[in-house]
Amino acid sequence: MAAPVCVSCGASAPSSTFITSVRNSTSLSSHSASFCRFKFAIRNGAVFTQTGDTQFGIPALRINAVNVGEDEAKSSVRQAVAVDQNKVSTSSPPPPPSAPVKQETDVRVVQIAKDTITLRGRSIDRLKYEVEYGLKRGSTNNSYIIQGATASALIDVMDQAFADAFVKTLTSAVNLEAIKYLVLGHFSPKRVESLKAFLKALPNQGAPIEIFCSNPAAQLVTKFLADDGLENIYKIRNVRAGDVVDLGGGHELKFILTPTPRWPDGMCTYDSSTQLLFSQKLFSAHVCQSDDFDVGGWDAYGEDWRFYFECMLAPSAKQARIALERLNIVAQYAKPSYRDKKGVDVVKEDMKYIFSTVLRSLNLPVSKSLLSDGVVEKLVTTAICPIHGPVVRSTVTELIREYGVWTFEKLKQAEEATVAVIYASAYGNTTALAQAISRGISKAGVGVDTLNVEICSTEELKASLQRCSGFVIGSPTLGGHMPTPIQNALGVILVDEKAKSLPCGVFGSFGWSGEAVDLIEQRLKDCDFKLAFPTIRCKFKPTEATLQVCEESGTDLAQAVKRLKAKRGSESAPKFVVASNVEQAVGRVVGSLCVLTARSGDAESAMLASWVSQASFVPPGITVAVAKDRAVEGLVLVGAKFVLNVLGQNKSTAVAKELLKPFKPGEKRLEGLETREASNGGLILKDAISWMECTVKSRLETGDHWLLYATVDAGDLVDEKTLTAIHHRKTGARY
Ligand SMILES: Cc1cc2nc3c(=O)[nH]c(=O)nc-3n(C[C@H](O)[C@H](O)[C@H](O)COP(=O)(O)O)c2cc1C
Repeated sequence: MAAPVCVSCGASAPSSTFITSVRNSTSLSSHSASFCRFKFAIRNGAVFTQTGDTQFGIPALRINAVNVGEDEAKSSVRQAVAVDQNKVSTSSPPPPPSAPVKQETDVRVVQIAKDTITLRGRSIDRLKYEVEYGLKRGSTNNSYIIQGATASALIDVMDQAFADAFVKTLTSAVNLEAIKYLVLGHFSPKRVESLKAFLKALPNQGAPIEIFCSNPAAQLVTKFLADDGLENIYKIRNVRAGDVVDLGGGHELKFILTPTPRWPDGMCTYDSSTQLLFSQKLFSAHVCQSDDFDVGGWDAYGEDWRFYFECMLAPSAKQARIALERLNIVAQYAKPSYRDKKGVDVVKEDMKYIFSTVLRSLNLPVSKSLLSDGVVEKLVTTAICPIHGPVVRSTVTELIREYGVWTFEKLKQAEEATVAVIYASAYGNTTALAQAISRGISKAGVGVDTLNVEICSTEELKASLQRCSGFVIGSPTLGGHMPTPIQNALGVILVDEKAKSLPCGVFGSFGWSGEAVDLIEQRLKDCDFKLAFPTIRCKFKPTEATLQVCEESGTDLAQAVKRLKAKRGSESAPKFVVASNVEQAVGRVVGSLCVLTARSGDAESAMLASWVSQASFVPPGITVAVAKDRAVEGLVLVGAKFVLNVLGQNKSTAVAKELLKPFKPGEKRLEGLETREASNGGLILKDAISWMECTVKSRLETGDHWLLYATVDAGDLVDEKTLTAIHHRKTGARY
């Protein structure tokens, strides 16, 4: 069967990205991807428009139904779209976007504990191109079903990429009649399709299904289900802290609200019977391996958890920390920490803890007097069940501990200096840009304060501006304008005298005219604000190259912030600092001068490297140290390919000079050098005396650098007469 084609933008796509089933309609061919604003029902040849968007107060577009044949119907829709777009903006409408790439996906069912199964939507390929998918290890989207004695609960519905298979698999795996509760720990427009399909698949039982979710999720559900005639099928229950629901058979679900600026609706669920924590985005990872559990432990998944945390939670470290404190989880077999206790008291605490754990696992009541300090309030967890990635069973203790360390480190960074990332986004494109900028800031060792202006108050914004040492502001263009919350935020920024002295930046996604970004930039310039990087304008969804520009811009801004701080600090410090004995000694460690080149999609970067060493005979392997704030860092994650070019003594100075020039974010670094493409996609320099095609196998965090271990998959010695250029240094405090 031919792929359906969107009547609005003309793009074809796999059926999973189209809404395919709507009450009473014979066919629906509207595009649900974020770049297409119009959704249409074609019902028996008549056309009904569904959307235009009411978010930010923009009125919905309505076209009257026309009783004509399907072809004619489609053509009248296209005309209406063109007319409307010209009304919204005077400039020409956008060309049709290219069709999304087809992904291999499936949904499988796995028993994870007594009465509890997970449905795992799996995508072996990278599902999306947002920064958090950078490790390219695929992705999973997990839903869970708990089957109690009197009722079953479904925890979360899947992303639209899995919508069809999700409901089909659910229907064959469980008795839908028993599902009395739906828990939505997170909800977004990308889950509307699955939610509707699930509600429609429910058998008519007289009583509506109860949806437990936070207030922000409840508002979204209400908005997106408004016109679907489903109101008798569900009933929303706004969860308050400490609410519980009893499924019978000991399965009592406790809800813990864990909002962050990125996911204001975040909510975790705990089942006291199985001691499973359904942790939503916390403890998630974008990875899809054949195992459903964390087989292989930290070695197999540590990098994935860390990377997801860095991309998604580090920019909201304050809220992530609060979430952890609210959850107050401890692994079932983890020892409590005794802080001030010593000797026999420690043994006593151990005994109490073991006894309490045994009682809990037998589901027997536990007396408070038997428990060590604070343990009674803790959620004892046998496994963590996140929305993305493996069910965590063997690494619970380590993962909880590392989350504690990571959030602590980020908060410490933020005490030194913070950049406020202020944005709004209707369809997630500006959010993706904000996320990439945040990663760039964070990897340069500066804290991020994320402010989604749709949910933060003016007071919070003002307080953040007082605290921060720099800021960025991002907006989509909707109806030729910036949305009202951004207008208000800009108003606050423009009258803030302190903000004027801070390095700042502007970014945003647009469709065809992009007035919002231009306006913000102009207003800031008019008021003498100091833009630290060229304004980022992104048409619809960002590509890898755009995300790279964002990340590098974030790093540039963070470095500007650090320079300013250092300048202020050094005004009182002595002018000449002599290298210490240690620094001079370390400086005598030398390495070959090389150029590392890496590419991913349309993103490309390179760096001069001299902290290079052979690390293995079989397979041939090398190590390279890459500074954490280096531009190329995001392109040499585990699994990435790169080329290491060794420079000879004859040409090293000229090549090094070329690479040590200042570069704008995303600027091609090898433009001035002659190169050819390697078979792994990297670039081989004509002036290299030897080159190696490498694959990153692991990364070790070493102070302010990442130490890459990479195997050498191919290579050649081009010039055997010229000796390798060696980098001699005066001090081990810099290159
Ligand atoms: C109702 C509506 C109105 C829009 N108006 C404009 C516009 O006037 N000019 C423009 O360049 N893009 C316009 N767009 C396109 C959005 O700016 C584009 O989809 C952008 O990627 C949205 O960013 P976001 O995902 O961060 O919300 C409009 C989109 C919608 C849905």
